[in-house]
Amino acid sequence: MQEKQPKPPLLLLSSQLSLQNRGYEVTLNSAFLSWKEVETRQKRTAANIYGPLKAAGSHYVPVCEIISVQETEEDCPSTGIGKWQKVPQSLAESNQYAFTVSYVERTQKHRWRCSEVTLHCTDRTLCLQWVQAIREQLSLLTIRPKRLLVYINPYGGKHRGKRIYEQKVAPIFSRASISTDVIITERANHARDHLKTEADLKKYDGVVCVGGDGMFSEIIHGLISRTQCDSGVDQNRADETLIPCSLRIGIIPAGSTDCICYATVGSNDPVTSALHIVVGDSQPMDVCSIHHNNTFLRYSVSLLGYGFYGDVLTDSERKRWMGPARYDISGVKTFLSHHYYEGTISFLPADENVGTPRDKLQCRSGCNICRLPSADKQVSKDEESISDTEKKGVWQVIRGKFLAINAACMSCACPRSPKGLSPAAHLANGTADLILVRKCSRFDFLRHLLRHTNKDDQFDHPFVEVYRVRQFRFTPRYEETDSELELREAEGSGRKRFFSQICREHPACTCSLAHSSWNCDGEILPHAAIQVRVHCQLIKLFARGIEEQSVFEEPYTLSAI
Ligand SMILES: CCCCCCCCCCCCC/C=C/[C@@H](O)[C@H](COP(=O)(O)O)NC(=O)CCCCC
Ligand SMILES: Nc1ncnc2c1ncn2[C@@H]1O[C@H](COP(=O)(O)OP(=O)(O)O)[C@@H](O)[C@H]1O
Ligand SMILES: [Ca+2]
Repeated sequence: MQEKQPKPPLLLLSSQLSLQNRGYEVTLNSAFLSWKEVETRQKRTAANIYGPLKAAGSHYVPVCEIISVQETEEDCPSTGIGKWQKVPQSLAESNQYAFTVSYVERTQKHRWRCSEVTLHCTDRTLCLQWVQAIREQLSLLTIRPKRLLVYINPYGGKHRGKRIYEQKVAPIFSRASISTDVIITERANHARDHLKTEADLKKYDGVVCVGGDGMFSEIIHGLISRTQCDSGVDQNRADETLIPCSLRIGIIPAGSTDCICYATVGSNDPVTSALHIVVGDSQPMDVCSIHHNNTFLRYSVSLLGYGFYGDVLTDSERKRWMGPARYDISGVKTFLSHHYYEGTISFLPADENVGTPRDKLQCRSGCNICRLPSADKQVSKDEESISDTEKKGVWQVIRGKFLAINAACMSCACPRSPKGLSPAAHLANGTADLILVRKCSRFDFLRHLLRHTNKDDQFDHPFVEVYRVRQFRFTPRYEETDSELELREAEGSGRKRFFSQICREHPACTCSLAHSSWNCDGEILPHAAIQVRVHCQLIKLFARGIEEQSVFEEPYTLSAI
């Protein structure tokens, strides 16, 4: 059978225009805007005199990465007085009509910038023809948002949310003709409550939050609860199939960790995030629901951590005045206290077709694993495609003493840990990575923590286990029922003996047993015993996942087009 060839892009307009007093062949087709310098015969050097006329300095901008186009009012310096003034009408004949195209340019480290090119024409009709043709192409991009509801947390991170929005983001939205309603929050949970009960969501194409992971968490709680409420779904039932939210969420990073932004875009740069919103990117994301005895507690998308990360958070909340540095101080303090926690974890492992936590391949833009039918949309659908083993519900149970129990629904990459807590975790495969750090010496735990900051494998330690799961439960030992405790005493498994032996025999291990709480995306959970379930692709972000490095390192070439 013959393979279908993709249709070549449709040529829409082509003219010779000028850019910085040089002639350029400018072309617009349905996929790209391009401009190539036209080399004149006079410019030919002895080296290429017998060769074909070559176009030097070619530039290609995908139409989907054009931000806006505007007719440009040309100014030029007036002679003598050193001031700038409007070009007189008499000069209009000589290339003084111009239009400016703003577009996305990729720079280092996954950052995007807004770049501009101003092209000059000899007559106004041609200039307007160009502006209209480009605008028409932009109007076909219906995935782009036109109206956004923006919430700013003025106290997140270094208290710079309002300034970041006004100086870096609002001008980009206005250039892209996006209208906004902006709410500066006045208290914690203001945004959540407004979204849940008051906001007229039909008016908007998306919601934007300016702040950190805590602020994002408010937004998803508001949106998910509203969606379930509107559809009559009871969030308190842990086995409910949740309804996905239709509005996309944009994150302008202005918090302390900003891991959700970093792990979905590749940087914590407000301009980059604003541009991903403008071009209308869409990235589905898994969400964990957390219940206690059939009572809904919270949702989580990044880190759900008991023990070490729970204690870091509890301590850091008392140091909020320090800003993002609070996590470093509390991190060191918690590390030195070296507490361990006893309990039982049971989990439902995921099939290997959704990858494993030890994979070398990471979740990137257009990830094949997240596109698999098994990771498809909502829980109802993924139940259809979950394998027999998973359907049969072969739960595994692990009892023990742990320094940390972490569940990562995504990599949790952030500036502190550029590859994240679980580097191979996926944004939208319907699973979370459950990381168990058993009781070990301070020195070993430090080695494990430091590996989050370099290229070494943080799971390659005998006291660390990692599982890809769809659901899990945790019960701290002090909440276990008598029958559970009896079972535990009776067991005395080889593994258990092995690990308690490590601690008895390790002179450096001076752990002390303690109670902890869960760190849920930076918020403290009041319960230690919890049930967690991953809901595949419950929300969507204005993001595209982290782009492969080559996409922004290699410029577009003619053959690629
Ligand atoms: C002694 C060397 C220690 C090196 C440890 C490095 C490990 C860093 C892993 C970071 C994982 C971060 C997961 C993200 C969690 C956020 O959701 C949460 C809230 O963020 P925000 O609202 O923006 O403040 N942040 C944290 O819980 C901070 C954890 C920091 C631990 C040091
Ligand atoms: N106006 C406000 N006053 C006080 N707290 C707020 C306000 N708006 C939001 N919050 C809360 O601030 C906390 C931290 O917000 P976040 O933006 O994540 O900053 P950070 O990353 O520094 O923790 C969240 O729990 C959020 O609910
Ligand atoms: Ca996931």
